[in-house]
Amino acid sequence: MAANNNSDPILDEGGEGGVKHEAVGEAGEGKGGGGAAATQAPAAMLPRSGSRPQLDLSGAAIHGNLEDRNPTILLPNQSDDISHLALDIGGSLIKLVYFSRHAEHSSEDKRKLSTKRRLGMLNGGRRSYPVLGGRLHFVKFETGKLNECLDFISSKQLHRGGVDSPSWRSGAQPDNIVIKATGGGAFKYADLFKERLGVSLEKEDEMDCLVAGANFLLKSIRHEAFTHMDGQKEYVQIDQNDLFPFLLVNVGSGVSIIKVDGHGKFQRVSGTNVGGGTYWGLGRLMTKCKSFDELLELSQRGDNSTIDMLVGDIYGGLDYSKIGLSASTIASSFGKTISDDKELSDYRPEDISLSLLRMISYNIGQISYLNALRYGLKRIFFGGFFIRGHAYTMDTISFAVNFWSKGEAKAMFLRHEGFLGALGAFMSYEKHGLDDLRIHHLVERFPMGAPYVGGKIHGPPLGDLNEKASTSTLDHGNLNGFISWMEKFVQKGTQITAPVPVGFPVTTGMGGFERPTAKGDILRSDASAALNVGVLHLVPTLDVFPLLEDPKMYEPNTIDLDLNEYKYWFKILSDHLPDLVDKAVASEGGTDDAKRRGDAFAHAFSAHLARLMEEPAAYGKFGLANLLELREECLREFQFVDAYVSIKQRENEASLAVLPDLLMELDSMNEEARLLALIEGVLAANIFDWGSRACIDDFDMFKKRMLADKKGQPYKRALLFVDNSGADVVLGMIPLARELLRNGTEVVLVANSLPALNDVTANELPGIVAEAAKHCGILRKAAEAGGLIFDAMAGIQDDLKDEPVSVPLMVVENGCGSPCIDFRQVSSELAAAAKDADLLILEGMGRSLHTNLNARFKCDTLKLAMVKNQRLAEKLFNGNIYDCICKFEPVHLT
Ligand SMILES: Nc1ncnc2c1ncn2[C@@H]1O[C@H](COP(=O)(O)OP(=O)(O)OP(=O)(O)O)[C@@H](O)[C@H]1O
Ligand SMILES: CC(C)(CO)[C@@H](O)C(=O)NCCC(=O)O
Ligand SMILES: [Mn+2]
Repeated sequence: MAANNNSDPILDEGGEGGVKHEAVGEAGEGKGGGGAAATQAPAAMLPRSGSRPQLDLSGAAIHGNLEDRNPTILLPNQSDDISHLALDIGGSLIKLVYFSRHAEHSSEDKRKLSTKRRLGMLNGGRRSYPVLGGRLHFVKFETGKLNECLDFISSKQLHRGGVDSPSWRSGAQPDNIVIKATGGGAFKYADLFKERLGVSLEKEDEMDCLVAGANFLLKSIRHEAFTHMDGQKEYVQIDQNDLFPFLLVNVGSGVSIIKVDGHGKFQRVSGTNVGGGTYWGLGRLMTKCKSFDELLELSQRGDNSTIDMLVGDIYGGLDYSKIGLSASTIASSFGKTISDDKELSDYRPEDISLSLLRMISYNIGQISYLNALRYGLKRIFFGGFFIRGHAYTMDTISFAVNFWSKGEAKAMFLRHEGFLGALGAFMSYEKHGLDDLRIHHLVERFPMGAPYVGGKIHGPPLGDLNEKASTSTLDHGNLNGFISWMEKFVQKGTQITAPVPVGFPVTTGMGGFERPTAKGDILRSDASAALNVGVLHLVPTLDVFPLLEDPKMYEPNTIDLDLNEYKYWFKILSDHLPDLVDKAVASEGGTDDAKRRGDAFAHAFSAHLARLMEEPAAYGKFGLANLLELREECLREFQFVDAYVSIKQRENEASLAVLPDLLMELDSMNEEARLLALIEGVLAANIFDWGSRACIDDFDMFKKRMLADKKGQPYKRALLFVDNSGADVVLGMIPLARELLRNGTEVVLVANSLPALNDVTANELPGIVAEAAKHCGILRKAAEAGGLIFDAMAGIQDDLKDEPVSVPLMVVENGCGSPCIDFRQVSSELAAAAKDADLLILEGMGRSLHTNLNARFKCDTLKLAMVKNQRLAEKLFNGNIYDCICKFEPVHLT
């Protein structure tokens, strides 16, 4: 088991059995064994998600017994008065945006608190963050089924600030709860809300809200807007300084057309009553469809030429090229039905639906273009649920805008299309703080429906609501308890993996395009289409890594995940899934419940993979880093806290057992030989034959710089980004850290905030270092001076001042729960620790190859990895599996 412990279970798919760390392979029962496990933080202390809400720590004090290992920490400045729910009640649909946070935060993790203190991050009594971290959920209901919406709100207690709010806990009925609401229904249904939920709706202007919502999304979500032409979706990078003016077209039941000049600066310049309600209403009458989706699905199998009068019908099959109209251009929507001696029932519902859809989409595109022309605007953003992420609808609108503007104006769509108004209403709460959030504070995740409100749901059972309501996160399914939700989910798995229609039109080049090419596809169900909009995690503690040379140009992913790459990763991840499920289930004791959750996880993750295979851009611009993180998040969603926990422990123990021998060997070498041995050790140790296999070998350059250290200029502070547990960290990175410490460099070990495969976490690392320090004076001295050992063994250091203290050895978390790292979103403690750093060491494939191979930093950087993947080796360096990367990028040379 320990033999393979330098390998990463997924990033090195070619590495089975090949990568061996001899020393560990021979390790038996170890002298140091057991220590790491013993000092590890208990599972309950592990943060459950990267988006774990950040608490206001100012004035934090320990409550109760100081001897207690887990004392409660009082957070006097932590406010509870956060806004939780906002509504947009439109003519067709009710949109809810609600905020949730976890309930289990009475105490802040000790390592974090003491690290924050050391880094001077608990500045006095000042509030650290303007906004509380949490999650924004997006849900919708049909306005005609308002009761289901009211049930949903009351079951989740959203109107009382959620199940963790004080008013709920105490069972008290606060008499004047006010909820922000917009849309016509805020007026129409105010009494009903009062009656049913006892809340007052505070009305916010609909146009204000639409604009506020759109501006927020365009400002704060990286891949919110996209173009859609000829079936191709392309995300648009919006330049914040060049956003205004634009035209916002909200296609709801009716259509509002708004010229937006800035935040809160806009004018509704037009509208049209031919909108989503028209399509759905006329369509229902003419086709007897029972739902909007059914109608839309029909259109995908339609042929509108049986209904529409085309130019060719009028011109005897010819184009009217003089004015640029091809024979296939619609001359008159529904025009053919006048000449025919036919009844409605003689027409195919499919054809009717497509004719209607084309008529209305094209008309909206054209009117929008005319308004853009009126004000000289080049960009038109389309929102509203009529769009419904439907390829053909978007292509038709884009076609109209492009055709009439002769390519001058651009139609763009928004991923949160229908939620603009509800988001805007949410933003209108005074204390939401959303304005202060920046792109790097937001992480979008795509859950399949596990409970979000912090475990159990209180409140009455909801009967068959599950089948009826249409929510964007599916998460009402858990209302009857976790297990019933789970079973439903597993049943639903097949539905969710159903194919997405492509259905894009083919342009004829002259004012017309053909009907959808894809026939017979099923429209992605509303619930699964909802996978397009994730849950928005607000993480105010995230920061841009300050040592990034150019954050604007930074792209974490080394290789673009195009369809080919996807196919490759799809297979790797699918093949690995059974093994991962086994490990995950075992990590939770192999109980029936764990098995059920394992099943559900496999379903959910497969559904994600299938969805992305069909449409790689479904979740925004997605890279490998996102894909790997999605898997970890998915595990967490099904409450697998740490699938590799026991494997990691065993590997740590085995490695710690041989550490003393390794250190002794290292100490017997001269400095130059030792440095080489150390770097080799990091690069998966002894199987590695230096020289013959290195494809990037800057070792000599690094050595020169390091040995120059001796002559009076050692690195001041090095950040070591560690990767796997076991040999990798114990016999690779820790000895390297020790060498740096020996030279007088401060060392910051940077580890994952949350488990990801067998990666070591920031919670586990102090325990491991403490164990290692038992065998080494250098480590012991440094760790004791930094309080690391104290943290690991005893508990929080209470007498530390709030000023930053220079300490030789620290562990900080990176803010990630994935094998890769995106330096645009790291923990604030890493950002703080980076301030004085002049050396970065990135280790392992995830952090230095799959991501960041090409990243540039403001200080010297060493990237170390063994390429445990034949395909990647070929692709990146024309090399071979087990080639090694030792890439040194001194800052003065760049
Ligand atoms: N599941 C659905 N049920 C009904 N309509 C849907 C559904 N999904 C998409 N639609 C389309 O979305 C339209 C409603 O969009 P949206 O929710 O943005 O508008 P609204 O707020 O209800 O209307 P308005 O703003 O005009 O009052 C419907 O008229 C229909 O065309
Ligand atoms: C009336 C609203 C604003 C309600 O959302 C919307 O349905 C709409 O913009 N309708 C179009 C009305 C018009 O301008 O002709
Ligand atoms: Mn509306």
